Amino acid sequence: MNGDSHEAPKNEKVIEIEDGDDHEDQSSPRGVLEIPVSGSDSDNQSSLSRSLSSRGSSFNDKSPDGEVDSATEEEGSGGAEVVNSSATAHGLQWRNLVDNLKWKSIKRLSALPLMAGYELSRKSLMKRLGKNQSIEDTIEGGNWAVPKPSWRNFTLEELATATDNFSSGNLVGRGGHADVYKGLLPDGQLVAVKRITKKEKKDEDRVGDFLSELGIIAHINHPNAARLIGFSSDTDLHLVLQFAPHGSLATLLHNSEERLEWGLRFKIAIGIAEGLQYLHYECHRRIIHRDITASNVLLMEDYQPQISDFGLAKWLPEKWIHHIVSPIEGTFGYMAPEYFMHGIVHEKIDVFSFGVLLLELITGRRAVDSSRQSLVIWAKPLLEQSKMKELVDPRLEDDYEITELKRVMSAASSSIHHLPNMRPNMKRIVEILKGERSTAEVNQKTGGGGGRAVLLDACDLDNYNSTTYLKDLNRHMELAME
Ligand SMILES: Nc1ncnc2c1ncn2[C@@H]1O[C@H](COP(=O)(O)OP(=O)(O)OP(=O)(O)O)[C@@H](O)[C@H]1O
Repeated sequence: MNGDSHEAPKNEKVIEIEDGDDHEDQSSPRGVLEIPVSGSDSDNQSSLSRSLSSRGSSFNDKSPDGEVDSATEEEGSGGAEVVNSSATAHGLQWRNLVDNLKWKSIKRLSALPLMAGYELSRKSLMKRLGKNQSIEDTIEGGNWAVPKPSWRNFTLEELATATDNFSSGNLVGRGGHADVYKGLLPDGQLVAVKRITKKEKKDEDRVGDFLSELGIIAHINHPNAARLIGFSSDTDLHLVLQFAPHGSLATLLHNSEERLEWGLRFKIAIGIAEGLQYLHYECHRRIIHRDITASNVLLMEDYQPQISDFGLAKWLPEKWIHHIVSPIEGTFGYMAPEYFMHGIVHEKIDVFSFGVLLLELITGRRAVDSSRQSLVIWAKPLLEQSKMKELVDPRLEDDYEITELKRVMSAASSSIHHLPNMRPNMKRIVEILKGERSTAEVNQKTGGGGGRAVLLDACDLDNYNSTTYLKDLNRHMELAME
């Protein structure tokens, strides 16, 4: 998150949820779940009570935030019977870390389902291991196995040596919650050392947030998502990540003299789409990033993009259609309407933010410019009228591939639809971007976007049109900017 992040009060509302299709295009059984939202911080409150009562059994927690709906408890091969054995073999690192962080101060337990979600039957684990990995890269325990963690616990001294005592010359980035330093490990590996600051937060909240980010990032394994090398909880909290030599997309696109060529923009669009598809569909438990922005896209060697900053990310158990959070945190200009108005967290809020990111790649404009103009509000009518020349970044002149540009415009246009159910899911977006399916085909097949359907309620849906949405967006912008 950046300086333009925004917090809004929670909407007190009963949300009805309809279960649409999940992994495939066919409809799934429908169900209605009512989630009364109280004025309290549901996100933190319930996890607080869980954390205080479940120290010994935390590895069994199924929900990232300790919010377990009993209806969501049945999980396939990663079931409860394997959890204890897994915790013994694989949980030691976590235990040490958690002990280090002083248990009683931990409010949110988002990191802990990692182990519960990670152990797999040997067969499914082998399927998941990469080409260059074998069973030697796993820890086994009879009918279960877990991949050996590739990350390690650093001492503060090691990190100080790597970063030349956290010298200002090695400071490569500063976010709202962290300072990031470039570091060099003794084996010659370049790393980014992210020192969590969050000065405004209490220690226990900072630790909880750190565990949450660590738990998620340690779980993911994809070329288009940040890779964890290690962590340190000595005195300060640090994440050690793969270093991104080209910095963030925001810097390259908005703060650089250099023109970002169309070919690279297209490559970045596909990479991030594949990274999100992985988070939403290929992780053992789906992850909603909640803060997809140009600042949170890092560029590795060959400009391979990586989704970074999992500080706001949420795990959603398979059977939860969505989750409601408060406070609503995110980056202004990228937030989907159902998120900024109701605090609803589900895959389609990442799809919306990704649509804004695509608009940035097309136009070279920021999500919110210096005159507080929202890119979505500016671009929507131009997209609807296919005004390509007016949309495209003037710095590109005519140097772009027209077929690719059309695909990116089409994906952007459907991703920023004001109704979540009309946005394609990330699998479909990857197909649209690669030219394997047109938006029309996606709409025809799924009657909209595909994926789980979320209805605010029938009345909202009937009355909610693009104009109302743009008005809401404007009002939201004004409030946030004030
Ligand atoms: N792995 C990395 N390699 C190189 N630079 C990085 C890396 N990670 C972060 N940075 C730089 O540091 C900046 C801040 O990092 P990051 O966004 O993770 O911090 P944050 O405080 O969590 O951000 P936010 O304000 O979004 O919460 C990034 O925008 C980027 O410029």
